[in-house]
Amino acid sequence: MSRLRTRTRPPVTLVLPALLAVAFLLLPLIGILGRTRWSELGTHLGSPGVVQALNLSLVVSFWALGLSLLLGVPLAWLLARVEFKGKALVRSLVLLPMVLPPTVGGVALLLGFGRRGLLGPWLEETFGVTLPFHTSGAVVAATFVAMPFLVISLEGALGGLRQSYEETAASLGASPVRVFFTVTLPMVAPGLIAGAALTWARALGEFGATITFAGNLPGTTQTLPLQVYLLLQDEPEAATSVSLLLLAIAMGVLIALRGRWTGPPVTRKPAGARPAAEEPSVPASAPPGETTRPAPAGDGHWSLHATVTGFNRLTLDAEPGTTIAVVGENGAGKTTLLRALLGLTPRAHAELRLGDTDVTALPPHRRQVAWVPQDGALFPHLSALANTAYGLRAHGVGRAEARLQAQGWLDRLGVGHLAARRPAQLSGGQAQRVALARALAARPRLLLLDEPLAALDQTTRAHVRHTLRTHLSGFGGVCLIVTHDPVEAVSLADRVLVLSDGQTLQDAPPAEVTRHPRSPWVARMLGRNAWPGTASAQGLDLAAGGRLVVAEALPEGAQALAIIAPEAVSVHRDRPGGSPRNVWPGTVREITAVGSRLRVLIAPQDAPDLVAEITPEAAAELGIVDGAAVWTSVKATEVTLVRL
Ligand SMILES: Nc1ncnc2c1ncn2[C@@H]1O[C@H](COP(=O)(O)OP(=O)(O)OP(=O)(O)O)[C@@H](O)[C@H]1O
Repeated sequence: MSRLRTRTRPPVTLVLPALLAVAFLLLPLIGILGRTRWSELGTHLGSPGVVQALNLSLVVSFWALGLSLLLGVPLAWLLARVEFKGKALVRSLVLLPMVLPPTVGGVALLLGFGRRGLLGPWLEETFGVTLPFHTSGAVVAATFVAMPFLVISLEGALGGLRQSYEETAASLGASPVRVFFTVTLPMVAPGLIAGAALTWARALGEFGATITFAGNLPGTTQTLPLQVYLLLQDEPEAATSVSLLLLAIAMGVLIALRGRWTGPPVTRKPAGARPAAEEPSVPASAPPGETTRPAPAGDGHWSLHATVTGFNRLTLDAEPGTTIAVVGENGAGKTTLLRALLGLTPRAHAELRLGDTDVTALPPHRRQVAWVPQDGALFPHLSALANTAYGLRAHGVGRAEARLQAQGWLDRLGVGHLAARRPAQLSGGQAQRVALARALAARPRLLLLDEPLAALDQTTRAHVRHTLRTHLSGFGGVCLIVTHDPVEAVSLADRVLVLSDGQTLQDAPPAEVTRHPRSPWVARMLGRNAWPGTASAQGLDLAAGGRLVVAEALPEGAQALAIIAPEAVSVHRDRPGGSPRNVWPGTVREITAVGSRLRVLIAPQDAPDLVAEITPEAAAELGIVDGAAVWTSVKATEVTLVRL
């Protein structure tokens, strides 16, 4: 990409000043290199004064780094993760030492922590500490100017980290502190390391605030930069040598970071989004029973009772072992419902009872509600085994035992041979299985799967669907699966919950929803033609225009949905004679293959668009191509009416 970008010739008006800028930055460095007396370098750097200052600089800079980590890491987390009033002000405060002249910083420190400053007398009385003219003062000055680098770098990294990792960890039972140390920190490690290196380098080079606040006492506060300043007056060559040392350290830090400071946060590709077809989802070597070995019965059975208010307004009851497919148009509130059950959103509130336990008041990590988000959110820094053991460890299971159980779950889901792999080395289907193993291993009482198969290709999807079905049948709690796939809804679920605008539109077994969908959207999702209309003496006056002759009689004026299966739509080259009463001429708009049959979208002249399903042979015979003129007919007896 970047090579391509540089191929076009950049304009001279931009290149020239840019080159000048580089020269401007480079020249002083060349000056140091050119003026260094290389033969005397060893003597200069080995002189007792310099060694003492170097030691002091190291002590001060590492203390400053430690303090910055201790205080700056929580501050960065707070700024990145918590909404609070005055956040912009706090952020400006963090940035201030970066733009403030260091001497002004020193004056401010004096007024804050100096002997006559706000806190100075108290520090002196309580701890007997006087910061100015003491090494601790140099540490405070260095921390003041250096900590912002850590906070900003880490806050940026935290901002780039998708929250689904942390939320999934909580759903597996990890407390916020555990999540921070086992998921958040390792995942932002590059940002943290970059920030720490810059912080250290800045502390090492600190001059202005230190000399103003802590003074210039050899061995106590006289760090290397202060020494350079002194040497410049008496021994300019020695000053050049020490400058070279500081320059080399600074360059070393920057080279080690190589753009991590300025580059975007390191985000790894979500495992679930990987193309799924790259590896067979069922390992050829796996024993035949491996993927179908059912899950153990678990430690119990938990029914679900939920009353949700807020964006979602519904009540949900389910017996242990029920799988419910949650469907609905985009924005219907499917994800919000799951997040409400997890206790993760203020947009909806769930009164939730699992078995006999009311978990409403519990935080997400204590609800025993496991969540598998759409991309699986496998922790990229942990192996498949460690990912699967995560929930068990969070629940206090010992390391060896957790790994043993985790391996058992991976085996059961047919991915045991991948235990040592990192998520980035798994295909989409494998990652989904590991994510499922991880959720089930945490022994949840409610399992929430958000489009678990969306990222997979058709073949892998069939395999994983099969695995899912097998393992859900052994699960003792209720499972909610958000899906946009009708096959998934019908084949996996005992019930289909249709949401519309946050409310239940229909909650019924799949067969019932297929036969009597209560909205055009559900019908279309299930592959049916669905036309809303008003009953009249002649049939159904369609909302989109036109009339449909039907066999069923409805009271005049009743609102109903006419459902027509695509197989019930006949396609002809010429106007058909005989019994069908619903006959329309139309144009073929689109042809798609569905398994061994073809779905043909036809736009009739005086009826809404219609989908017909025919065999490829029939299509060839009828000469059906895009744009072809055809006749369509539907028998009145093939129309099912659903009262709205
Ligand atoms: N954090 C938020 N703040 C404000 N509105 C939100 C937020 N998250 C979602 N919404 C809105 O709430 C409604 C429900 O969103 P939700 O994500 O639950 O829908 P969904 O059914 O899961 O949709 P999709 O199928 O697109 O994933 C939408 O109108 C959405 O715009």
